[in-house]
Amino acid sequence: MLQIDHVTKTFNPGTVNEKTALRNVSLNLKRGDFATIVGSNGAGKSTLFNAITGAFFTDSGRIYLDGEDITFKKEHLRSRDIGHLFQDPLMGTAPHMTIEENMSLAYLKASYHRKSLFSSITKKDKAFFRSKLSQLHMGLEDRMDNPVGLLSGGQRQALTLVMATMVTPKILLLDEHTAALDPATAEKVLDLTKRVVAENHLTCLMVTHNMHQALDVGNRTLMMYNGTIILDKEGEERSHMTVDDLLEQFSIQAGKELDNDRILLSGKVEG
Ligand SMILES: Nc1ncnc2c1ncn2[C@@H]1O[C@H](COP(=O)(O)OP(=O)(O)OP(=O)(O)O)[C@@H](O)[C@H]1O
Repeated sequence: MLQIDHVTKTFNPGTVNEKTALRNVSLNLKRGDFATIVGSNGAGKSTLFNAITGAFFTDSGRIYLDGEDITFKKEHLRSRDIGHLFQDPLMGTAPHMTIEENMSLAYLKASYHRKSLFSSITKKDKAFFRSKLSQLHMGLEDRMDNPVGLLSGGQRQALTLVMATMVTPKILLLDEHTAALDPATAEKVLDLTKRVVAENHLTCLMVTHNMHQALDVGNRTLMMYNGTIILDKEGEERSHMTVDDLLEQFSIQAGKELDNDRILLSGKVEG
């Protein structure tokens, strides 16, 4: 579903701030793969996502999504096929617009055949939004005329997840989307994520700082360091790995201990 071939990206080339954030990265995600990504600070995890979404064009290499070469496809055109959630619950929704208006915008953006006009949203569409919200069990289906700014962080991430997936994306990118939530809410949003991914057979990449999640969620674990993917495990091999194995693999491959503020702050092995 996603094929990344030898992609390299250097920021500020030829200056003192030159930084190669992706070095000859290759990755092949099969349809329905749900891969977690862990890595050190500045390893290139967010840059990899930005290369996929088209926030910039890469310096070399090719990117294919569902067989289409999107290497030089503009960001706004790619966004129809790509769901993207961030750590900050404030991103991805417009606070002064209502839940229904936010969902309408997301729906129109993702529906190729529709004109981008609010007036084209039908009663049937609104009933569809309501049914999607009711699946969250947060009571949001009864608050569709509330501004999104009134929602809690967890409700907002759940809404963003629904908006990103109500028209099935070709790939869902989750960039530490539960990291800013309190532990109980984070768990709820993660459970919801697993359910949405499974029910819609989504192909998904999820950055996490939680080493347990990196091994338990999805079917594949990737580890990044210094702009490269240094570990890629799935199947039997992955199912037998422990957090200690993962940390050991990092130090073997990277030649140093894993340094990630959020992993360290969370005590490395939070459950
Ligand atoms: N737009 C940019 N301009 C210049 N440098 C950038 C830009 N985006 C990222 N970088 C640099 O590229 C490197 C990789 O950054 P990236 O944000 O992808 O890392 P990350 O793995 O997501 O890290 P973290 O876990 O700390 O968020 C870093 O050194 C970062 O400072």
